[in-house]
Amino acid sequence: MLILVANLGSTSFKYKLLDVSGELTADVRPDDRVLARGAVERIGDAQGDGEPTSRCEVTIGDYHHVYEMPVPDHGIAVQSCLDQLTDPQHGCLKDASAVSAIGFKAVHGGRKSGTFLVDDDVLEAMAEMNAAAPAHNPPYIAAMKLLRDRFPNLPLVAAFETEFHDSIPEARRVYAIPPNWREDYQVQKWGFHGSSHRYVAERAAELLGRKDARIISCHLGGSNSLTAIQNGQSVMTTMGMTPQTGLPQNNRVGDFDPFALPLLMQRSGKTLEQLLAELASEGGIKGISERSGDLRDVELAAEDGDAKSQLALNVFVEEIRRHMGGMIVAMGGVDAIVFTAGIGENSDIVRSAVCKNLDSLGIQFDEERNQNHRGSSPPEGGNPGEGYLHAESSSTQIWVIPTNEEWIVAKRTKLALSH
Ligand SMILES: Nc1ncnc2c1ncn2[C@@H]1O[C@H](COP(=O)(O)OP(=O)(O)O)[C@@H](O)[C@H]1O
Ligand SMILES: CC(=O)OP(=O)(O)O
Ligand SMILES: [Mg+2]
Repeated sequence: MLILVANLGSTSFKYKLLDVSGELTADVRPDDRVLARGAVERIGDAQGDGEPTSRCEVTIGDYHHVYEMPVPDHGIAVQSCLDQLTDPQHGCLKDASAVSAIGFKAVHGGRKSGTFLVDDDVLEAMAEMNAAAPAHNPPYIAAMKLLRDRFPNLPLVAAFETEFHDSIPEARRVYAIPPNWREDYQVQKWGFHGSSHRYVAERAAELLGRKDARIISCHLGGSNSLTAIQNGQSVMTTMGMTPQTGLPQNNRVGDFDPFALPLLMQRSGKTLEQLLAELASEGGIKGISERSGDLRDVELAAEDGDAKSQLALNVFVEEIRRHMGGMIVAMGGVDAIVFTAGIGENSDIVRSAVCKNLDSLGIQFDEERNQNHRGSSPPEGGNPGEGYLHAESSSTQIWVIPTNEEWIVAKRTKLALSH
């Protein structure tokens, strides 16, 4: 059984074609089930001099190709993925009917939190949340409609990011808002990045050799969120009603006081819609650095002495540490801190700053391991890119675990098809 997983991130498009045949027991290695994979980076990113381009990568069996293209939108990226998979020379599919379903790492379904076959009601539920997830829902809806038109007989499945957080206790998901807002308008902390945090929960349990560990999963990428995990379940997360909240995001604001808005309207003469659009595209790391939402650009500029870029990095790290502290108290301790996604897997600068001076909490970071992590081989039985960064004497383990959202979405898609 083949499932194509489409992962439309705020800054990227990634896909994997996965074979999910048979029973997916714990000894199945997800990497052994990948038939093809591809990624397009820096979607919607118009930084730098000259014509902006995206770096693209595709691997189909032994065929590996890296190339550049003018920055596409998500629709063009999805089309090019299908063209690659069905290419007569390098492709691995005769046509799309060889695939049992396309699974989407869909973001905000509001009243639909779970995994569903995409029908008009699911598309409507997503559209209802467009204002809450402006960087995520519209491209997913467009891609789903495009694929539904092109392959009317192919099941499309939406695995919503909120589902993993359904286990968060009420006292950590209720806002202190006026009566009825929650019941009548579904205003509550939903939480996102569920596939990534669920993958981290599963993989960390394997690497730690125990299922009851208290874990803080740090998903730091285009969008950023931390999740506290206990007994494999989400018990607290930083994103709230929308994926704009919690930590500063690439170009979206993070936590912010809503009462600044009426003042901003009076002082700037802008409408609420204009201000919200700015908060969701000109804020976050991009807003503070006044340079870019891509941390690679910000780290380079900070290294060259750019004060605003250094401030963006400092705010980002302070916010991560503030939330981490809350999670450690909420769980009564932490057995493992895990870094994942584009920043978590690649930025030794952020990992080091986040873990600084925590020895008194039993969190001892090994800076040398951190510096040497890239290019080092994983511990025995580990996947590429995995490794630990804690000192041998640390009571809390610190890991880098490359996320595998596509594996979680593929498993959930298979389950949804069987119902
Ligand atoms: N080598 C690197 N060093 C620092 N940050 C990186 C590096 N590579 C990628 N990133 C960051 O990761 C982000 C992409 O993360 P990713 O999780 O792939 O994104 P998405 O949110 O689009 O799914 C980039 O925007 C950039 O900020
Ligand atoms: C919320 C979400 O899914 O974010 P991203 O893919 O941009 O990291
Ligand atoms: Mg992502």
